[in-house]
Amino acid sequence: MVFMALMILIPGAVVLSLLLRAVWITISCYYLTPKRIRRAMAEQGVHGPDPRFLVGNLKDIAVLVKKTTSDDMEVIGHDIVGRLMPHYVLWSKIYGKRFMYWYGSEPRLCLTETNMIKELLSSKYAQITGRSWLQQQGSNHFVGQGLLMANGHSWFHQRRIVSPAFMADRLKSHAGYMVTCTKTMIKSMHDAIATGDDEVEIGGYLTRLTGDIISRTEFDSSYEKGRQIFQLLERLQSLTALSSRYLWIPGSRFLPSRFRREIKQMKVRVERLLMEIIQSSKDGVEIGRSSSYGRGLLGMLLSEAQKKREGFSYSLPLVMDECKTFFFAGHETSALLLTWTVMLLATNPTWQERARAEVAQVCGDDPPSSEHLPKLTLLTMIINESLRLYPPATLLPRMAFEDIRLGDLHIPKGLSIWIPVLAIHHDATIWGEDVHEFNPERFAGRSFALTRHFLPFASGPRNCVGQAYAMMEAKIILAMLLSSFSFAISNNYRHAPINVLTLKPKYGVPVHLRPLRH
Ligand code: HEM
Repeated sequence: MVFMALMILIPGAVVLSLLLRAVWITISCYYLTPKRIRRAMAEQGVHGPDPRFLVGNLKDIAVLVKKTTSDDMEVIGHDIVGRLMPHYVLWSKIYGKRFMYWYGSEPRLCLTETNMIKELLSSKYAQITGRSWLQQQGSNHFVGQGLLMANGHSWFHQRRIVSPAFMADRLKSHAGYMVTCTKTMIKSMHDAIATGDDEVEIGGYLTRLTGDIISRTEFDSSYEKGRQIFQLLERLQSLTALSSRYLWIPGSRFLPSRFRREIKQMKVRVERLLMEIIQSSKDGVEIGRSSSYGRGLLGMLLSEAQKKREGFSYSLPLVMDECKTFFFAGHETSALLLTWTVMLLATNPTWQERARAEVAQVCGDDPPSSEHLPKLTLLTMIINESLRLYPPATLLPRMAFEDIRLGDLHIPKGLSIWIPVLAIHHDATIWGEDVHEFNPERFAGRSFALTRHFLPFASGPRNCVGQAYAMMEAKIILAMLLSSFSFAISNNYRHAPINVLTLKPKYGVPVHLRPLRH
């Protein structure tokens, strides 16, 4: 009898304690911790708009952004902060340079003071700040535990292992691939305009090109396989974004979602394609066709996966996540940089001519090589100015996993700090009265590494690992485009920048191409 009672009571007690624990965690995450953080920041004079229960200020942001982005801009001007970050403009006017807002129940501190930003991004805080739970959940099915979303100890090891793939000596060996892929794109542009219509949407061409380049240089993969992976990743990205819209609701991860099935199918398809690439690399070594897994990133990851290290090693699922991360991070941002730069040059013919003359003088009739690139100073200034006006990544997020001190502020554990890069790049007190003008001259004789107000690739140990790769690729592609065509913006261009994870031209960038030589 007693035994029977125990058999019923013990599981009941276990279920009850699990339930109580879940309730406690929910109350703590969604109410007590945010309340504690809000009080701690208010005591230091940092305030912000009142959050609503669970939704925080999400609705306020959505309403404001919807209003400012519903129409195209009337002229091709570059004063875009009010359009893309109206909530920032409003709240910084009311609450000052630092203010709090709430992404659901995640408290965020908006910080624009560049000395404090530099400290936050320095090695001092590299392992005790990172991606928040919300960010990780939002991209879990998409890039998983890859470098972009990793934190702490794991991030440190992943970064150390992949970094050599993006060092100068490796990059030099990629220049030839970049030139070959760009030649193919230029040929397809010639073919397109030979049909009689000289207008092309340049963004589409550049997205395919940067995809082609990353597939070949880092994954020894064919254009076709890379293309399929990008298409699936793009779909996965938008499905993940749709399904994570409700992550702020407690337990929403466990609720049925109409997207989950498709996400699962897409994930299986991407991983099958990645497995084929991985297997072909492994086969090369096993049948003796090749002595290593290759010089690109995939080769490094596969040889790392063979090593058994204390504390950290690359498992196959992590290699997959890393591949997805680099396929994604390595092409969309680069394509956007190029697309915005073409738009700027197509609307500034004088700078276009100056850049073309520099390319002709430095490279002559040869395709650009790694020796030419440091001499293309005007082109570098143009790229920097494009990254200032239209940084593909407009925000940098960092969550504090421990209490930290930042300048005069005490940042409590659990607070996310958001750096509004776009607003800093458009701040007249930093850049001068002509802040919204396209004026590459402002970068003349200035290494952008020296200015802490210029953050297109972030800074410090967690900056963009592909920065040198992206700059090299951008210079090669732009130099070849400039010497093959002159371009002018089409009347069909609608100036409508939008910010959906990255800063994009909503309707692409149609330009008229005039071939300069064949
Ligand atoms: C114009 C092109 C690019 C821009 C503007 C850009 C921008 C950025 C920024 C701002 C970050 C920091 C994000 C943060 O801390 O929140 C970042 C990180 C990263 N980028 Fe890029 N990126 C570009 C191209 C590339 C390329 C070509 C690759 C790879 C081939 C790449 C791979 C990565 C990775 C893996 C990270 C995460 C690094 C870490 O957390 O340690 N990016 N990028």
